[in-house]
Amino acid sequence: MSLYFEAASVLTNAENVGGSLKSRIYDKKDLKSTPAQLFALVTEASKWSGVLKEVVERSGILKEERKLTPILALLLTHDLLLSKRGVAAPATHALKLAITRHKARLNAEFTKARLRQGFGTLQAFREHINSSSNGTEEAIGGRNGVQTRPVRHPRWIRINTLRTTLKVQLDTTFSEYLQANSLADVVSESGSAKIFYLDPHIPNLIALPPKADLSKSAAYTSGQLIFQDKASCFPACLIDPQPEDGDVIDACAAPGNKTTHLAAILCERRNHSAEADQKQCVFAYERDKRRAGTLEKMVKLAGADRVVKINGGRDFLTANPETEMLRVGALLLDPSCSGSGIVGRDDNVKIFLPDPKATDNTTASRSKSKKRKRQQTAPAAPPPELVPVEIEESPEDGASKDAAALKDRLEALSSFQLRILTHAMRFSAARKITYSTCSIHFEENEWVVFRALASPVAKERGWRIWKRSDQVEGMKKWERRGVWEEGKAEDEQSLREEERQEVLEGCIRCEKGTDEGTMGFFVAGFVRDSDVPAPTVKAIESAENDDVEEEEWSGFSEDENQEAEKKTKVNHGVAASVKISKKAKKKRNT
Ligand SMILES: C[S@@+](CC[C@H](N)C(=O)[O-])C[C@H]1O[C@@H](n2cnc3c(N)ncnc32)[C@H](O)[C@@H]1O
Repeated sequence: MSLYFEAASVLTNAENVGGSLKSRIYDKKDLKSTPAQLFALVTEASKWSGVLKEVVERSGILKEERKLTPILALLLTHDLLLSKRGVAAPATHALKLAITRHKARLNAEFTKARLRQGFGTLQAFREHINSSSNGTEEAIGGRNGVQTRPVRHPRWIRINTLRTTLKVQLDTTFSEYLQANSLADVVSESGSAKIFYLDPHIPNLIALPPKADLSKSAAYTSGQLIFQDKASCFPACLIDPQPEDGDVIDACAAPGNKTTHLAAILCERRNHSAEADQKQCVFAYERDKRRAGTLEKMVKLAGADRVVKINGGRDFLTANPETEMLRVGALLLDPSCSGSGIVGRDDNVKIFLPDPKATDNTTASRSKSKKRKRQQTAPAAPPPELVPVEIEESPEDGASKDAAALKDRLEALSSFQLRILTHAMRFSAARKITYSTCSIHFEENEWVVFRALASPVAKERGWRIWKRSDQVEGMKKWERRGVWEEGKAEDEQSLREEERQEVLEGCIRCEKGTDEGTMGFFVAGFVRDSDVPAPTVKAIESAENDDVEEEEWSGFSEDENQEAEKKTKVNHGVAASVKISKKAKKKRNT
């Protein structure tokens, strides 16, 4: 049974390991399953996940089988219905029983899904899924009769202006390509079609058909082309470093897509300004040494090493904003997050998980056939949110444990993200900050933004949201903006509606599975006026002592407190850890 737990662990990337799916599997030393078997299950189940998500939800099994988490249900259903060898476990194993006793129901839902999509035979359905897979298609799973609608994901390519220009690429690599009028024209084409779409929001970004493969082209191998999702280009585009911004920090840099994008824009702006400071550079922090190695390679390949200085193995939170980096005017923050915008966390594998809540409507209906009829004719509900799950090694109460674990994880992540953001706000010369995640969760996105704006450092230093009307043209034009989720914010009453709207309008969101062809993503910018004097860290510390928001830090686990305490010791009294160090001091004094 370890096969399914191991597959679940790999798909959710619970250990937050970098690299491709294949390398994550083949490099794993402690696997009980064979890597080939594991890789096959993970890729096949991902391919079918748009369909299986719906099958599992409509069957209602997650509500009945408390041992099944959404991801386990998906993997087991895959093997039960689609694998020649069936579920790879002894007949009496609890999880095997939990899935096989619903075989008839799952089979019936699967057949209905196939017919709804217009495939008369399983063979035809298989061919369709195989031809539209390779992670290039996103199926919008539905419930209550909403048909699964595949949305194809383009292959986004950023032209790296550190090594080439858009014109040169259009005249060489893409000289035989036709320019499409819309993204839809590109995504409907086959991988071999020579067609591209020039993106209207991000300069030097083009979209190719989903299966286009330029990985062996000279332009790619020499760093002239960079494969980068459109959404991931938003932060560098929004921060738009100018010569007068001075140095720029990329606080959480590896593998380095945003770092090289920042460097490219910085050099372009610099080349257009006669008085530009030729020493202006990007400081890239990456606390993980192994990932810092990848960052270094990416930066070199992109030709960005002349402007990027890598602080490999260094934690951004240990950078002293008062004594270091005094010329830093802009900071790009892209901290670790839940990755829920890219479920499966792999460029080539995307998985759609059943929503445990979506079973409510269907389980009740199964006991009585009359009720079932009513259920099927009920109006369609909106497509459910994709729910990333934590994997339990021995799940007892799958769905509710998942929800509780997710809540805890989001709380811890958002506290960490807030820390990174408020630390960035302390840099004396900083005037611009972008904060981004590839998460779809309000807790990691808008809520971090609202809490940061309410923090003492933001108030003292005059940080405010980067309004939509003041953003660069491409970002201003982007229609999908921040959202408010009722009931999730702790202190919602204190926010005035207009203020809230202005902040939300400043926030930018991307959703996966839409015709816009992006992954799920969030970015917000912060600015402050240059005439607001930067108070010293000491002044801020004393303001915070007057206005201690214990709850701001209450999300930390004991481990994080210890980690923060350790940091304060090497941190020369950096204000980022003020509240933690107060607690730590209290601890030391007792
Ligand atoms: C979401 S990834 C960044 C992706 C990157 N910006 C890009 O576009 O390629 C977050 C990275 O931040 C690093 N990180 C997390 N916390 C950090 C910290 N306090 N200081 C420096 N790096 C950190 C993680 O190791 C991880 O590599």
